Amino acid sequence: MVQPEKKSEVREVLYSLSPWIIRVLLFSIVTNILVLAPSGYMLEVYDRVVNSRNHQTLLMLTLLVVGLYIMLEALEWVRSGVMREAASAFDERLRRRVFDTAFAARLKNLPVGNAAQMTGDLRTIREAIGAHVTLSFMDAPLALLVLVILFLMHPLLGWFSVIGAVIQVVIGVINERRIKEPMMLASRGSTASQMYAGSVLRNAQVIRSMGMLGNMRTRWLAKQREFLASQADASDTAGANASLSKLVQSLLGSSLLGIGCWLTLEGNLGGSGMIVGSILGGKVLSPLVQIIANWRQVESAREAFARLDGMLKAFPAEEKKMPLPPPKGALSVEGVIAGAPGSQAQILKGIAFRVAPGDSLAVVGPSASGKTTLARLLTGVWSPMSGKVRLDGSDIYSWNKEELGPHVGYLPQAVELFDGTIAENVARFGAPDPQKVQEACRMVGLEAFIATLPDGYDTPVGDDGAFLSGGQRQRVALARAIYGMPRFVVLDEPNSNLDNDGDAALIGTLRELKAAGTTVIVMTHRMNVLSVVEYMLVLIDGQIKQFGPRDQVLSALRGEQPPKPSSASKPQPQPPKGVSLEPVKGGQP
Ligand SMILES: Nc1ncnc2c1ncn2[C@@H]1O[C@H](COP(=O)(O)OP(=O)(O)OP(=O)(O)O)[C@@H](O)[C@H]1O
Repeated sequence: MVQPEKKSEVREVLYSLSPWIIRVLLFSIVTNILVLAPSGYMLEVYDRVVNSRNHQTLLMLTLLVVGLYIMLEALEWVRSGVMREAASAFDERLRRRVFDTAFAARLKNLPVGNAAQMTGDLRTIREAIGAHVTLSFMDAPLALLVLVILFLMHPLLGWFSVIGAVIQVVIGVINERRIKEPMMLASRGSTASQMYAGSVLRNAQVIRSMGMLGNMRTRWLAKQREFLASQADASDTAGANASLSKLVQSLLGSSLLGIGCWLTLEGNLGGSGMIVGSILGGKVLSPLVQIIANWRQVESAREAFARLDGMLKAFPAEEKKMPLPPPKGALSVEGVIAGAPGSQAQILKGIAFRVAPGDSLAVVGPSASGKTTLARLLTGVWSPMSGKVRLDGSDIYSWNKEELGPHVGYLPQAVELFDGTIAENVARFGAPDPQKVQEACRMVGLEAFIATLPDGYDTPVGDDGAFLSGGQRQRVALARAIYGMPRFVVLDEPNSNLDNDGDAALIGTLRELKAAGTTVIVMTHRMNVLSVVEYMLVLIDGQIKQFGPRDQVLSALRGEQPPKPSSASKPQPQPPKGVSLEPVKGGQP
C-alpha cells in the first residue's frame, strides 16, 4: 500500500512567514529603484551641470541624491530587520517541537550528536533566513527587469550581460561541486572533535589519575588536523573562485562601457546610454554575485532543512489524548519481547507477570540478564517489540508522560542529576513543594546531611551532581523518585552506592512506600532488599526463571519445600543457588 506523504512541518512554518516575505518584497522594489540613484545623479550632473555650469542645479541634485541615499539605507535597514524578525518567528514556531524531537530521538538510542544536530540545523536555517543572501534572492527578479531594459536599449548590451551571468553561474556551480565534499568532512570532523574534547573534559579525573592525557591529546590533535585540512581545502577553492567571480564582474562592467561607447560611435546608442548600460549591467550581476558568494550558506540551509524535516517526519508530534485517571498501580506485563531501540536483538524474550496495587517485587538475576531493560520498559522509556506493559490497564509507553510523571517514580541505575539545587532536583524541576521535598529527603535519610549545608535545600548539586558523593547522589535521586509519593515506583539497583546507613534508610523508604500503598519494583543484587518485598522474579538471559511470593521463589531456588505462609512475616532470605546476591551489609535491618 502506498503510504501518504507525511506533511512537511518545516515547509509549513516557512510558508507561514509569507507576511514578512511580502513586506520585504515590497521594500525590495523601492530599494532596487533607489539603487539606481547614483547612476541618475552622474548622468544628470554630466547632462545638466557640466553643460549649463549651474551651481544651484548641482546643489539641488546633490541634496536630492543624499536624501535618496539616506532613504535607501533606511529601507535596507528595515528590510534586514524584517527578515531577522521572520528568522526569529521561524525559530520560535519550531524550537519546542525540535527540542522534544531531539529528546525522543535520543530515547530511541540515536547518538547524542545526531539528536543535538537538530538544534544546530534549526540555527542554520534561522541564520540563513536572516542573512543577506536571502535579500539577494529577493533582488534577483528585479535584476531580470534591469536585463529587459538593457535588451531594449540594445540587444548587444543584453547579451553581454547574459554571458556575464552565465559565466558567474558556471563558476558558482564548479565551486559548489569542488567544496561540497571537503565542507561536509570539515563539518562532521568539527562536530566529532568537539564531542571528543567534551568527553575528555567530562572524564578529566580518570584521565589524570591514569596518565592518559598524552594519548587522549594525540587523538584530539589528529581529529583537529583532519577537519582543519578539509576546511583549508574548501576555503582555498572558494577563495580562488571568489576572485575569478570578481574578475568577471569587473571585466563585464568595463566591457559594457566599451560596447556602449562603440554603439554610440556607430550611432546606435544615445550619449548617456553607454554610461547607463555599464551601470545597469553591474546591477544585473550584483544579486547573482551575492548569491554565488554565499552559496555555501544556502546549501547548508538546504541540507539542514532536509535533515530537520526528515527527523520531524520520523518522530511525529504526540497526539493529544483524553487524559487518563491517575493510576492505582496495577502492573501487568503481557508477553513482552524487547530489545534496545533500533536493534533487532532480543534482550527480553517473552516476559509476562502481574503485580497488584501496593505490592512490591524484587527482580534479581545475573549481570546482563535484562533487569535494566525491564526497568526501562516498566517506566515506558522503551517500547516492546511485541507485547504490552500496562499500568491500570493502559499501555504505559503511550501514556502522556507529562500527565503520568507525577504518579511514577524511577531511579535509574546510572544516577543522573541536573545542574540545580537539591530541592529543584528532588522536585523534578517543577515548582518545589517544600513540605514534599522535606518529606522525600527525610524518607531517604538525607535530612541530617542537608542540615549541615549552609544553604540547606537550596544548595546547588553541580553538573550531574558533581558536588555530591556517589551515595548522596543516589539518595537525592531516590528522593526525586519518591517525591509526592507516586503510586508506582521502579528502583534500579537503588543501593549500589549506599553504605550501611544508606541501606537502612532505603529499607525504611521501601517500608514507608509499602505502608502508603505504592507499587514498588526493585531491581537488585542485594539480599537485604528481599526482606521487605512480597514477590520475587528471577530473570536469567531475558527470561523469567522464577516468579511468585518471595519465600516460595527462594525455596524453589534452593530446591526446598516452600515455607508456610506465616514465615513471610519474619523473612530470613538466604542467597539462592544460581543467583548471585550480595549478603546483607550490616546485618538484618
Ligand atoms: N542501550 C543499549 N543498547 C544496546 N544494547 C543494550 C543497551 N542497554 C543494554 N543493552 C544490552 O542488553 C543486555 C541486558 O542489559 P541490562 O542492562 O538490561 O542488564 P542488567 O540485568 O540490568 O545488568 P546489570 O545487573 O549488570 O546491570 C546486555 O547484553 C546489554 O549489552
